[in-house]
This record gives sequence, structure tokens and C-alpha cells, in this order.
Amino acid sequence: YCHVYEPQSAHGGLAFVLLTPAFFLFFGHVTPTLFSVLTSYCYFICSLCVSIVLYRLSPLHPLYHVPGPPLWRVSKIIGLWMSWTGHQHHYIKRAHDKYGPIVRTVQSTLTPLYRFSVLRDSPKGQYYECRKDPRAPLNLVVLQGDAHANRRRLWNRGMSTESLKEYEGIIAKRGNQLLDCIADLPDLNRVDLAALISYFSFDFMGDMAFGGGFDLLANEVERTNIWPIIEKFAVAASIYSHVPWAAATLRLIPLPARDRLRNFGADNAYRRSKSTTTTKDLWYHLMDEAALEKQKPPLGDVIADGALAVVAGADTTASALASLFYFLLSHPEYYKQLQEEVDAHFPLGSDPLDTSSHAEMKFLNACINEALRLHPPVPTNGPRQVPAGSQGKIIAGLFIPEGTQVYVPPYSLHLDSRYFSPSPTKFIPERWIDPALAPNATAFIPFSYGPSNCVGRNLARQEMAMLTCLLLSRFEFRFSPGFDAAAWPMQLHDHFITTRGPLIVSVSKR
Ligand code: HEM
Repeated sequence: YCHVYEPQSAHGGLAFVLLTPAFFLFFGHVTPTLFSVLTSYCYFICSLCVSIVLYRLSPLHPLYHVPGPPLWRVSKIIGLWMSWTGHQHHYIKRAHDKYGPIVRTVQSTLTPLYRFSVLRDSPKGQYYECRKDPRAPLNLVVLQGDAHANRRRLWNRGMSTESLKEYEGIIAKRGNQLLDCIADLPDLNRVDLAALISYFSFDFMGDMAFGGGFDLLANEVERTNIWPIIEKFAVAASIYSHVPWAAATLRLIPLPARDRLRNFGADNAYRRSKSTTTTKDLWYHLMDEAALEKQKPPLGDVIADGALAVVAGADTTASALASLFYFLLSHPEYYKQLQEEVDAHFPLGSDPLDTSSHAEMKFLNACINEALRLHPPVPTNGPRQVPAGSQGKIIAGLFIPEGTQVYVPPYSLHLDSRYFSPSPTKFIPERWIDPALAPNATAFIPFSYGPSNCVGRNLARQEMAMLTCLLLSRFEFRFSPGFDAAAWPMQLHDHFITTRGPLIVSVSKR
């Protein structure tokens, strides 16, 4: 999808033509009164709105030739509303089903077939501008060019195979805490597995980024105080990303919740910066404690990236894990098959958190892929922008002008029968194992693609594999009686990351 920022002069020009008679009517021949001033303001605003709408629908608009729902062309308010509902990914998918592989959405276009050139060669779009807080240092996700490459080097070091090995202990500690937390629950017949997985995931990312700080698994008060704020911010950020001009103003509104969250992050970062721990967590790499860079990164940058790690790494992995369990519980035959694989690799007395056999666990990896395919935790992805000042680009055979933002949404792509057949909407892990069912794996982009793809993808996979083996080997899960499983996927809301509804299960010890 491309978000187009049309030349404002076109609106201004048209508004001027419509406004001129009003000017003469009210100020040329009559003495201004309050009524006449208000009327001319109304006239001006209406003319401006009408001119914008006419322009966006007219052949004068540079994206006139790109198909898409007519109403979407009119205003970003539609995009804002779609983000608000959390069903943006469904609307976009439906538009593709109707209009084909390239669609003009709120102001634009999408190109599943040509994703590589777009995600690899284009810089991030204006969408990311509103994620920059002028009062705080920039984090990796909003950096561009050399600044991005330099910062990404630190991240890549933090996500190397060697570093991931170091993190196993941190995952194991929180995984075992999750087991205890489940075992201590008063009612094992109604357990919200999605919530528990989220607490695990946030606590773990807090450990990684700031050497601890979150304790949602253990602390009920934190769950009620911090958790709702985190969730609300995800929703708010996804909404105001559509209106970058409003983001700066919205930031000026005092919000006690936002300040509480910011102080919480700052306190944790301060504590970690003063700690003498020898743990090689993510902070260790982002702070370049091994002194591999010519210059040590500024503390502010590390704090910004630490906060990004929590935002980017916790909700995404939690959604992926919740979806994986949802699909396994919806398909008892696959649940059994995976449990047998887990039992075969981790017989009684062995450690299900040992990662050495993960690579051989074909069915586990197939189930993880299939869950990421059907419920990609970043369903619409962030846009890339046809560079301003360029000659524009040819995408999917259509000319796309400079400044246009282009989305390549995994959710639409992953359900496309051209890439995933048979039955693209069904959970069929075998498609990742059986060569006869092999999908077009290049169309599988849950972690995006190109230089700004997900730097944490291997960590996410490791976390998912470890936790799944641990939970399946220790407990037996079933949907709770009365739980409306069919309705759960509609509670996955696309707010850039995905928020999720309760996944109510009954648990018994094995
Ligand atoms: C299943 C879990 C995950 C999924 C599906 C996922 C997906 C993604 C996607 C699609 C992007 C690109 C977003 C964009 O283009 O704006 C991204 C970026 C990113 N992810 Fe992940 N992610 C996951 C887990 C993690 C984890 C565990 C971390 C660890 C901290 C992480 C850190 C990041 C960072 C820092 C970026 C920005 C990269 C850059 O701009 O260079 N992610 N992720």
C-alpha cells in the first residue's frame, strides 16, 4: 500500500479558485460581522475539503491509475479508523481479493509480487516519523542510512549465534517461573494462556534489555498497573502513525500513564547502567561493553534501543506463541504429533530447555512456521517510501511517484493461494516438510525482508521453541469447556504489532 502525500499546492490552488468569490462577497462589499467572518471560514474549510476530495478522486492524482476502493482514496481518516478497529489486515486482504496484487489504500498501493525490490531498496516511509520522540534519542527502528547500519551492527552482535547461546539461561529462568506460576494457579480449568505467555515474554525482554525490571509473572500489581498502559500505547502509536502531523501535537498533551511508563523504563535503564553484572544480555551488546567499537554508544541511545527491544520483541513473540498454541489446541492430531516429537527428544529426566536438538525437530519448526504464516504478529508491516527527489518507481508494472509509501503486508501475502497451496487459510504444518506441498518460501515474510528486517528473528524462534517444548513436556492443555475457540482469531488486533484476546485453557500436569 502506498500512502501518498499529495502536493498541497493542488488543494490550495483549487481552494483559492473556490474561495475567491467568497472573499469578495464577504470582505469586498460588506462590513465584516462575526456572522460573515464565521461564514467565510466555513466556506473556506468546506472548499478546501471538497477540493481535496475531488483532487484525490480525480485523474490529476498521481495514483489515479492504481485500483482500490474509492472511499479509501478520500481520506486518511479511513486508515485511522481501520487501525482503531484492529482489523486493518482483514480490510486490506479483502481489497486485494477484489482489486488484485496492487491496491491503492487510504492513499495507496500494495505489491506482494514485487516485495523484494520494495523492502530491500527503499528507505522507511514517513509513517515512522511520528515514532520519533523529539525529546528522546532515536532508536534503531526510526534510523535511516548509515546511522541505521552503524546501530544495527551492535544489534547484530547481540543476536549472533554465540549471543543467543548466552540468552538460553535467561529464557530458562523465566520459563521455569512460568511453570511455577501455572502450577500455583487456584483454578487450572480456566487459565488465560495468552496472558501468561505475554507476561513471560515481557519479563524476559525486560531481563534482556535492562537486566530485569518487569515482573509480571510474579507481581499482580504490575499486571494491573503497567500491562494495560503498554497495550494502550501500542494502539495509540498505530493510530497516530497515520497522521504524522498530529503526532507532534499529541505528544504535548500531558499523559500521566505515558510518563509513568517512561519513568519505569528510565529507572530500569539507570539501574542496569550502574549494575556490575557479568551477564552478557542484550544491554551488554548495545552498550558495547566488550569495547569492540571505536566509540562507546551514548547511554541515551542504548536506553532508547532497550525500550525498543521490549516493544518490538515482547508482544510479537507472545502473539506468535499464543497463535501456535491456539492452532495446536484446535488440531488435537497435530498437538499429539508435536507432543510425541517433544517426548522423543526430551524423555523423562532430560531438560526440555536444551536447544541442541531444536534444528532436528522438523515438526516443531513446521508448526512454528505455519503459525507465523497464518497469524503474522506484524500483519501489515511498516511501509517503505519511494524516495523523495527520485524519478519514482515502476512497481507491479505501474508507475509509482516519489513520496509514495508502499506496504507489503504479510497477512495478505501469506494467505495468497499463488504462494501457499493447497488450502492457504488452513493450518497444515506438513507444507513445510513434504516437498509435494512445499510453499513458495520467498513469500513467507513474517520478519519482513531487506536491511531493516527483524533483527531479533532468531531469538524469537529460539524463545518459541524452548517455551513450546517446556510447556508441552510438563503440562497437558485443552480448550476450556465453553471457550469460543472459533472467535479467537478475530480478537487478534492489528495495531502494527498484534494484541490478543484471552486464550482460555484447562491445564493438567503430565
Ligand atoms: C515472532 C516474533 C517477531 C516477529 C514476527 C517480528 C517481526 C518484525 C518485523 C516484521 C519487523 C520489521 C518492521 C518494520 O519494517 O518496520 C521487525 C523489526 C524489528 N524487530 Fe522484530 N519480530 C519478532 C521478534 C523480535 C524480537 C524477539 C526482537 C528482539 C529484541 C525484535 C526486534 C526487532 C527490531 C529491533 C526491529 C527493527 C529492525 C530495524 O529497523 O533494523 N523482534 N520485527
